[in-house]
Amino acid sequence: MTAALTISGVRKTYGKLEALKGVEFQIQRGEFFGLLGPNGAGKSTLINIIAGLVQASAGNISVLGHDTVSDFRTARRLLGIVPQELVFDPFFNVTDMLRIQAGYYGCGEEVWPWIDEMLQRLDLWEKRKVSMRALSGGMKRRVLIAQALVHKPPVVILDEPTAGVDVELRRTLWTFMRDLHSKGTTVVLTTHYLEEAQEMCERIAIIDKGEIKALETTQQLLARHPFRFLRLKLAEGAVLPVELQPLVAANINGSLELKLETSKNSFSSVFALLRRDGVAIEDVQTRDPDLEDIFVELTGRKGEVAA
Ligand SMILES: Nc1ncnc2c1ncn2[C@@H]1O[C@H](COP(=O)(O)OP(=O)(O)OP(=O)(O)O)[C@@H](O)[C@H]1O
Repeated sequence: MTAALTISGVRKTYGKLEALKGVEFQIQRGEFFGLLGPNGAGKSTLINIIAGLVQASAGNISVLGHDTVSDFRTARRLLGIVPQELVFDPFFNVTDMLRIQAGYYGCGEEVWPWIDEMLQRLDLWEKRKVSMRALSGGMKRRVLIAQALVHKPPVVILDEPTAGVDVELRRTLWTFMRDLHSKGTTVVLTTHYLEEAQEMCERIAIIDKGEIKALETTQQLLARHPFRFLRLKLAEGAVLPVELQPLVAANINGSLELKLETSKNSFSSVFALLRRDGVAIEDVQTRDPDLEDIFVELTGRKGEVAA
């Protein structure tokens, strides 16, 4: 079966800077896929090339088998892209703007019920007759999401859709996206919020400095991390055994977080050392690695954790 997106040897140079260094992967139909990377990794450049807004220096991309350059119109019609920045025409009201947008894709009255459904699902119904310039930033963002989906595209790309948006919109958006995904839509998400990617995405690519550093299922990505974490709150005045001191990765509100290599440091060996030195402990917690740990390991940079 043709992949939803096929990215083959895509390079992009800006002068001497190689923003993308031969990126190559496929996203299968019906996947919920995450594209993660620190600032400047090349995510927006890749999305802009997919959208036909930026020309690749080499390589090609196809959407459900349609090349984004030689078959631009078909490829673009199959895509719904929710951009980062708010771009809209201030003179129309919400409904008119969505109907006009549908017209750009050659859709007419047959999609009006879908527009009404989106207005309701995205909590825009009360605002449907309000002009775009009178909407708050959060409301404009909701319209932008509806605008990208107005032609019912089978492949949806969300470029940092929840950066700076309130918790309520984030929830509304994810419920809506989960529902579209359950009906067969392919969803590609770029985000800085690693918790969000961990929760939503089935497969994740981590991109850094224009290269794909990892591409696996979310479960594989989490499982291959060779560490576990043990958080110890020592009693006042207690001192960690000298052998354990190099394992301290963080001090979180007075608790020491030890990073244990699964193959080397068992929990029982740690507790044997604590017993040996008679270290009094007030509290113990363990934690499996999350996407944040993997991300830091692969890129050496921190992402953000969703509120
Ligand atoms: N028009 C441009 N001219 C020159 N350099 C550019 C241009 N657009 C992007 N770059 C550079 O290309 C690299 C990749 O940028 P890009 O915006 O794709 O990263 P990103 O992963 O989307 O980052 P962010 O998460 O901050 O949006 C960066 O070093 C950036 O400075």
